[in-house]
Amino acid sequence: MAHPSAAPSERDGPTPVVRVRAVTVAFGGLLALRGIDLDIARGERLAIIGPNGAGKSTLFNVIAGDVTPGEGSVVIKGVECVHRPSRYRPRLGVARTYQKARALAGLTVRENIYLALTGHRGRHLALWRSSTDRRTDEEAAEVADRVWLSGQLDAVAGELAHGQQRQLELGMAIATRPDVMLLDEPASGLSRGERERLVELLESFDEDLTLLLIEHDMDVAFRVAHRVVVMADGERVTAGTPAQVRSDPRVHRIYLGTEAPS
Ligand SMILES: Nc1ncnc2c1ncn2[C@@H]1O[C@H](COP(=O)(O)OP(=O)(O)OP(=O)(O)O)[C@@H](O)[C@H]1O
Repeated sequence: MAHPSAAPSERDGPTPVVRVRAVTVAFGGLLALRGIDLDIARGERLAIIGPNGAGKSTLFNVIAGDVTPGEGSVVIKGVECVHRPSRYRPRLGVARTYQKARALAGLTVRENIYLALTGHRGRHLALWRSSTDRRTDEEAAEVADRVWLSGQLDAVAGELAHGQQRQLELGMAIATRPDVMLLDEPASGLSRGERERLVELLESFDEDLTLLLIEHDMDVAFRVAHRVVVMADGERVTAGTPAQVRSDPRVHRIYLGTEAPS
């Protein structure tokens, strides 16, 4: 049965790919999340926004398995994951990116994608290096193509422009063939042009791929998302389409004195 505090759109419709119910997280005496509910539908692009300290990262980390809540439930594809660590998530087709680049700076784009591919299959990079695996080589090229890095396959990751490093990060997540991608502030630190490219890249991903992002850049969040969830003080304040959220007076009040959605 649906949780009574679930939003109307979350009581009906098909089974969500991610279902969060009544999640509470306390850090010492501080309640970072106060009984949060959230459903994410297959193929949905969902952005979580809110002022500093709202609990966005904590909720994201609960879904990613990096924070275990004191109470509540996180069901991914029908599997209760609340006490399963983050390393279990890839088995369920969940990949995440980090704000700080995780690619190995001294390796090439091709090698980093290989690492993601081989790591996903439980193989070792050294094994690949000692053998010619044409299939994996082709796959790495396909992944690079998916994130618009075909021309940079032999470039050293640490020497890529910031935006390209973010593309590589996305590629390394895509390499695991996820159904759900959790994006932790994908636009942070990017120039205006790079943010534009990022939005276009995210929009180019397969329709079936579910995206959850937390993002400070309103423009990016509102353009990528089908639905926006607004949080404040560990609670969900409202949710709706970007247009609904943009015109919601509660959202303006929350951001008053900080950053008004533009
Ligand atoms: N590991 C931690 N230990 C103690 N307090 C924490 C920890 N992580 C988060 N908090 C606190 O929990 C609250 C929610 O933090 P969280 O990072 O989830 O918010 P946020 O909405 O992501 O904020 P920001 O936009 O600034 O990243 C904040 O008051 C924060 O200081």
